[in-house]
Amino acid sequence: MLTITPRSSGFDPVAAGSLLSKMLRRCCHRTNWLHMDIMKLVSAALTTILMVLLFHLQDGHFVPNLTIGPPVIESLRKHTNAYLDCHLMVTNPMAKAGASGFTFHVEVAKENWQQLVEKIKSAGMRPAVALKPGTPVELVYPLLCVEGTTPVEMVLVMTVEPGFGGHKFMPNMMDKVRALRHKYPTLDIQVDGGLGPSTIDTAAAAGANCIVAGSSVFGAPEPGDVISLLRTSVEKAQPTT
Ligand SMILES: O=C(CO)[C@@H](O)[C@H](O)COP(=O)(O)O
Ligand SMILES: [Fe+2]
Repeated sequence: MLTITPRSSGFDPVAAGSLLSKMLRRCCHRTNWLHMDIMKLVSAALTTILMVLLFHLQDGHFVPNLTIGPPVIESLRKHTNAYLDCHLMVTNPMAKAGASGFTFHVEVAKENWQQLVEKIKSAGMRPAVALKPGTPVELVYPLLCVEGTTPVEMVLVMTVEPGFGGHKFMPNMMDKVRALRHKYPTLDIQVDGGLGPSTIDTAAAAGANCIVAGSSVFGAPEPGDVISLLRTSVEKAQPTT
């Protein structure tokens, strides 16, 4: 499983959706998912100017950045049936605009995660839980096994501080990946931040099977080749059954 995270093309959601669809055509035969970093949630009905205003008015939330919101998802959905994997870096998540997967942060859903997971599932999305670099991995264990069931089937281990693309991969986060893989052999373990040709083998060997890559893919002359390289590394590291 490999996801790619495209860069925002500004605040015009229709233009951004259309740009993303071009990227899809270029790369999507090599990847399964598109990873959407949603850093501030705004209503699909809001205008571009209001989005900028809201960014200033609502400053100081989970991360200090704004990239893709529901309007972009909605626009992109018109161009593709691809799995749209949404990583929500927001404190107050709400309904979707065509998202397939919904990743929330354990740091903001400590008390109410069961309710949130139910809402995500009843909205027809697949829930996943993310943790920031400073968050102990044990915090997600209760979400992965409840009376023999698996409420959440994917954990996103952030390998950079969330908020921006282009940051350096944190290899010490692999302890979390290893611990998760050891305890939950079939869990989807996603890693996000600083993944590329020079870091993929470390992540794959630790047990990550879902790779989010932004700069390394979109900064490459041949994005498809980088995707293939990342995919091959993950496939090679899979245990043989
Ligand atoms: O969630 C985040 C950052 O908050 C990531 O999805 C990054 O946007 C990935 O970008 P690169 O580190 O691959 O450039
Ligand atoms: Fe992300």
